This record gives sequence, structure tokens and C-alpha cells, in this order.
Amino acid sequence: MSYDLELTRVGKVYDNGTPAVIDFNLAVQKGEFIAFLGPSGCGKTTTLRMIAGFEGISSGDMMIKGVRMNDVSPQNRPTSMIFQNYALFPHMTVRRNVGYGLEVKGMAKGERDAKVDRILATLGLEDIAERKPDKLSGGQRQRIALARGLVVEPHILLLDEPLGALDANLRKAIQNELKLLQKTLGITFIFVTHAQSEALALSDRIVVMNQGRVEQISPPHELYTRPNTPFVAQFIGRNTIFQGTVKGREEGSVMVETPFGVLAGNSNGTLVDGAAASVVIPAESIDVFKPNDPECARRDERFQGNAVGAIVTSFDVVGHVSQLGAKLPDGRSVALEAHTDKYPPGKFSVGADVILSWRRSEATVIPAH
Ligand SMILES: Nc1ncnc2c1ncn2[C@@H]1O[C@H](COP(=O)(O)OP(=O)(O)OP(=O)(O)O)[C@@H](O)[C@H]1O
Repeated sequence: MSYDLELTRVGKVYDNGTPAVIDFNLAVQKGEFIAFLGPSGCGKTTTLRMIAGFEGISSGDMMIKGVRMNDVSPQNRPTSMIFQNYALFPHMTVRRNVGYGLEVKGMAKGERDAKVDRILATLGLEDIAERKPDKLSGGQRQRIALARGLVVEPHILLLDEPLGALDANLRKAIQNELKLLQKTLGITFIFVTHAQSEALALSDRIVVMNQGRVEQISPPHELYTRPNTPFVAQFIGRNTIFQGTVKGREEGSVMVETPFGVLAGNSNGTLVDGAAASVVIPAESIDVFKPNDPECARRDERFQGNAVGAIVTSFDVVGHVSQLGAKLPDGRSVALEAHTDKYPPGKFSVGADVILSWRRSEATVIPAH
């Protein structure tokens, strides 16, 4: 079976010698929604542009539906790209903007109009079809760009920060529409973003990039709960990380000796005794106890020794959410949130000693480097 899109050891070195993308491997199934996520300059846009054909590939292979694309020109690839600034023609009506790609391809007017009408209806743009884009709202312009990308019936739609120009509320609304549209049409979407929440909300899988390399490719939940590398652990979610040395295994958990005692967690890979390792705990997995809490006496049973002392630095209740700040013995801060049912107003006071605990199964042990 061939994948919709397959990148094998793809690399990009710009003419000035900048290695922008290094050994990029990815296999995408038809209809998947993939996000490229990472800090500015990590190579997301370069990779997207190589898929579109706007940027040459320096090394490796790129296949779409089993056909090698390295030397195929952008207009001959079954892809369509949507840019952050939408790149709409201000002097053309919405209808003409949307139909432009088909016009360039020389499609007859009747057939072109039918396709344009269909996509305008799908995106709810019929009423503004005869208007010019510069008289329309950001959300409407975003939809026009989407219509223009989809009307050519691409096999893969490439989106470069397509929601970046929208305000937060509109962004959220269009996110939902985009996801629904993608599932309805069954088209493969490759989406570039540096907004973590957007990638987590939209994608089937996220490719986390750092300095031109792929760090991890995982579904959002897995990325959040099971980071594979120190970079991902720091970049995704809100994790507390303890450094130490692997000291064997116990009941399937990896034991790590740290300055805070021996802590344990699951491991995604193989870690030998004596290896430098990090224990990564998502904020959502940490429970806070007062030392004299009767629950605390039983915590060893539940948390199997995973406990670190801390001092409360803040405790605020905002609506139904309790927000707790704590300081670890090494001075680092931990920020936690829970429903007020769990930590009711007044439960913790600033300056009090507390114990932070978590289940072994919810912590991940990864190589430190
Ligand atoms: N045309 C170019 N010539 C030389 N270097 C380039 C060119 N375009 C990008 N780069 C460099 O390649 C690296 C990757 O850039 P790229 O735009 O792909 O990153 P990005 O992750 O998309 O960043 P952002 O989120 O800021 O858009 C950066 O170091 C960038 O400076």
C-alpha cells in the first residue's frame, strides 16, 4: 500500500549553507490531519514548501501516492497551498479569486463555474461571491483562501499558519470549521503552526520539529502524556522534570535516582543502568497533599514512593478552578490547576509545606540528552 505522502530522509540546505531541514522522515495516510509544530526557524515552512514544490529538495525522496515528486513542478503536483496572508487578488471578486487556479489551467467556463459554485456553497460564501476581498472580514478572507485551495481538488492541502492573522475567538471558531471540513472532504491536510493549542486541537498526528530535525511524531494525547525527548517534554504541555541516573527497574517502571530521592516512571525506549535520565510528569498528573492529611499516609500505596516536598507560593481560586503555585527544594516553580471540588478555597495557605505525588504510570522516563 502506498502512502498519500512519504518523505524519506528529506534534507534542505539553502544556497548560503543553512541546513534548514535534516533527515526528515514521515509517512502520511490518506485523510490524515498532520501538524508541523515547533519554534520559529525550526524548518516547518521550508518542509511545507518542499512538499508544494516551491523549494527544491537537497537530499532524500518525496513521494505522493507512490510517485516520486522531487523534480515535479508545483503546478504538476496534486497539492494546493494556503498562505498565512491568503495572497488574494484585491481587484478580483471573490468568485474570480476562487476560480483563478482553474482559469490558469484553462478549464472551460461552464465546468469552472460549477466547481466554484459548489465550493462557495460548501464554505458559505455564496452571498459575498461578487464582492472584492478587501471589503471583507478576516474570517471571510480566510474562507476564500480555503475555497481557492480546495477548488482545484488537491490530493493534499498545505496550510502555512492559515489562522495566524485572525483574533483568538475567530481563530477558535474557524479551527472547528476547518476540522469538520477536512473530515467531510477526506483530504489530507498538512498544517504548519507554532501554536501548540491549535496543533493539539486539530491534528491526528503532530510532527514536533527542533533545529531542522523531527523530535517526535505522535497523536496529540500521546505527545502530551508520553514525550520522547527532553525538547518535547519542555515544549509541549506543562511538565515538571527531574534529572537523575537510572538505577534499575521495578514492576515495569524505570527507577531514577535524583537529588529528591528515587523516582519512577514508564519508559518509551530502552534505558540502561547508569544512564542519565529525566523523569517527566505532566502538571495534570500531580496531586498535592498536606503532610498531615490522612490521605497522605496512604499515598505510598497509590503513588509508590513518587513524592517530592514543596512549599506553597500561591493559591488562588478563579471561578471553578484552583490554581496552586509551589516551590521545589531546588528553587524551581511548579504551577498546577484543579477543580475547586478537589482543592476547595482555603485548602492550602501560602508558605505551607506540601507533598507533590503522582502515579508511576503517569510519569515518563526519557534519556536526558
Ligand atoms: N530562503 C532562505 N535562504 C536561506 N535561509 C533560509 C531561507 N528560508 C529560511 N531560511 C532559514 O532556514 C531555517 C528554517 O526556516 P523556516 O522558515 O523553514 O522555519 P519555520 O519553522 O517555518 O519558522 P517560522 O515559524 O518563523 O516561520 C531558518 O534558519 C531560516 O532562517
